[in-house]
Amino acid sequence: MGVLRMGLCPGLTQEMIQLLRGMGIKTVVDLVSSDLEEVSRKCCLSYKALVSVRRVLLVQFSSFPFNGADLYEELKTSTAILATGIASLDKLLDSGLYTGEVTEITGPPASGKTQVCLCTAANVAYSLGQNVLYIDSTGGLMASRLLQLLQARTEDEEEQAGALQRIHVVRVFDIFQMLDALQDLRGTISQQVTSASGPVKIVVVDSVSAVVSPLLGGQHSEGLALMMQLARELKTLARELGIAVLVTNHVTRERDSGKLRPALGRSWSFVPSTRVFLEAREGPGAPAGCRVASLTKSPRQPTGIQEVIEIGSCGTPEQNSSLEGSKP
Ligand SMILES: Nc1ncnc2c1ncn2[C@@H]1O[C@H](COP(=O)(O)OP(=O)(O)OP(=O)(O)O)[C@@H](O)[C@H]1O
Repeated sequence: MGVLRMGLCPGLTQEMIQLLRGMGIKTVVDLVSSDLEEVSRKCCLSYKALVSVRRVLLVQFSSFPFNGADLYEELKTSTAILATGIASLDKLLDSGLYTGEVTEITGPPASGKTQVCLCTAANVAYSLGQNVLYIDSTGGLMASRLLQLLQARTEDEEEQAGALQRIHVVRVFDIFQMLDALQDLRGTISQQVTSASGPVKIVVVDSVSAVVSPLLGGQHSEGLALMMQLARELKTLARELGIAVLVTNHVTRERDSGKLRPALGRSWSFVPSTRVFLEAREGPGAPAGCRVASLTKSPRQPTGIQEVIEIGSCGTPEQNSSLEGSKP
């Protein structure tokens, strides 16, 4: 995004572009971060003209696009979709997890939330070669299971080790440690300090409810404030730093109807843009590892659609079946 070209902004002439290129300034980012006095001197360009071009570019490329076309262009160029590696779940999610968004997996105990997180981490680290930050607050992350998931993808031990190294695990025991881990990541990325293996592309948080729910009792207002701080942190990582965020949440039973609904209430419900509800497949003869995934919130797909996912199969695509087009 942002290669300097004619028509990009008033005052940016072809001659100016050529001279800037000669100095290695090829993109908007190069120009706005360069020393304009030096550029003006070396390229024999008017300092005033350079400053005015930079001012216009800063407005155009700020985080507040000024019209729908810019917004769409920005989305197209900055969004990446990270496949979870579970074919039927990816189908439900319209190809996978979107960077810039928070996706939530919810469901009762043993519904497979952790398995989905592990499978996603394995797939992003191995198949997509991207870095993963995995924040575990439940103790559910088992290194042996991760290895098993990687072994299902490659027999090469070096590739397995490489993928394992791309999964950075942080174990946390309360919301403060979780916030610390997220703020550390934000600090690292905004200072443009990246590890040798590249930036983190996905943050997995298993689970948010494990650290938030205990706070939503007596000291209600403090708990709520901390939950919203966590929400802000996750959304900032997603939107401003272009990361895909995957969180898990447990369920509570509605008092009147007895129906299961995601925990953490209405305030939290605005945080994830996509929500998937997992539950065991009912009925005689239903395989033990089969789960029904239902889309309960989505900015792209109709809610209510369902897919069957096989959580015991290591998420290898061919082992997942589908409930195409089915509705609850
Ligand atoms: N190594 C494994 N291989 C295959 N399936 C497994 C394995 N480990 C767990 N499972 C399956 O996953 C189920 C538990 O899933 P998981 O731990 O992901 O649930 P969860 O929704 O995260 O539960 P909780 O809310 O209690 O943390 C088990 O009942 C089992 O069917």
